[in-house]
Amino acid sequence: MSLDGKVAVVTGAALGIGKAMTEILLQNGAKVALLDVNETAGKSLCEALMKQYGQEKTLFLSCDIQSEEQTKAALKKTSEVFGGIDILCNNAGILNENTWEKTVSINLMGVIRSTYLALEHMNKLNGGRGGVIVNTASMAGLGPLPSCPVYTATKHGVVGFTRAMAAASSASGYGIRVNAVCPSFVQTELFANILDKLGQFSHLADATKGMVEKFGTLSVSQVAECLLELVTDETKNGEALVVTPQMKKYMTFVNTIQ
Ligand SMILES: NC(=O)C1=CN([C@@H]2O[C@H](COP(=O)(O)OP(=O)(O)OC[C@H]3O[C@@H](n4cnc5c(N)ncnc54)[C@H](O)[C@@H]3O)[C@@H](O)[C@H]2O)C=CC1
Ligand SMILES: CC/C=C\C[C@H](O)/C=C/C=C\C=C\C=C\C(=O)[C@@H](O)C/C=C\CCC(=O)O
Repeated sequence: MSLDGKVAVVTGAALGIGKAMTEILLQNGAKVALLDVNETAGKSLCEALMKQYGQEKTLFLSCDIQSEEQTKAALKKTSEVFGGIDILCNNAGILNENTWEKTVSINLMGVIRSTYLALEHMNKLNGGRGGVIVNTASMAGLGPLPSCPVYTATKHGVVGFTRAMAAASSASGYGIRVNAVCPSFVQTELFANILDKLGQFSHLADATKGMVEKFGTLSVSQVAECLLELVTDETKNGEALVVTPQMKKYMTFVNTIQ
């Protein structure tokens, strides 16, 4: 699928992985709406991108994906300004075992909310053009990160939601593919400030450091390359693309019912 003229929405676009996803989409010809709670970083990035890619290519919308009202309004605005939505990158996420309800609210409920609201614009059965949704999960969506049980639970939830939504979409004729990217550790703010966010599991910080030493760290652009693959390769639906500094591979799941 060519990205020329396609319209993308990236949540958590102001920093880190979302910023790199926004950049790769723009580089490949898409128009991108940047959604983020961080207005300062979001506006400043958007201004820089407008200078580089043109005023009409990008748009910043202040949006907390925990809010139905804000998310609905941001998607409506995107559709009005750019004329529809073809790509949704559900990327916004936090890691905080202290405020664990908020972690569930953003990482899992936020992904579900944004997906359902975006379907109203993308679903071919509602007059949309179809398209593709890519969820930023994590390797912690495939196996346990012991210092972060709630973060692990949310990312397993995102992988399960991705696979079930992909199957629901193809069985229903929505014309929308749904995939997930599952990176190991990535050099971002989320990763840098981890130690004071483990709460009652802070005694497991050394074990986490050991995992970081084992896996190494990815750059945000390595994750953005995976996004590009999942968006452009029309054979990919219901996939979880695992990426570490050493390898990139599609996860094989055992289907218990079929
Ligand atoms: N950094 C890492 O090691 C890894 C991160 N991930 C996932 O990648 C995604 C992006 O994380 P990073 O770029 O590392 O984090 P980051 O902290 O650098 O950036 C996250 C962005 O999301 C925004 N955000 C947070 N809550 C929001 C909300 N309620 N509504 C809208 N925007 C919100 C933040 O303002 C920020 O701009 C997350 O889902 C994270 O779980 C996955 C694997 C590894
Ligand atoms: C401290 C947390 C910082 C960032 C959070 C983030 O999302 C990073 C997670 C990074 C790694 C998690 C790794 C978990 C690995 C496992 O549980 C293993 O069981 C391997 C899982 C899948 C391997 C796929 C395969 O090679 O077949």
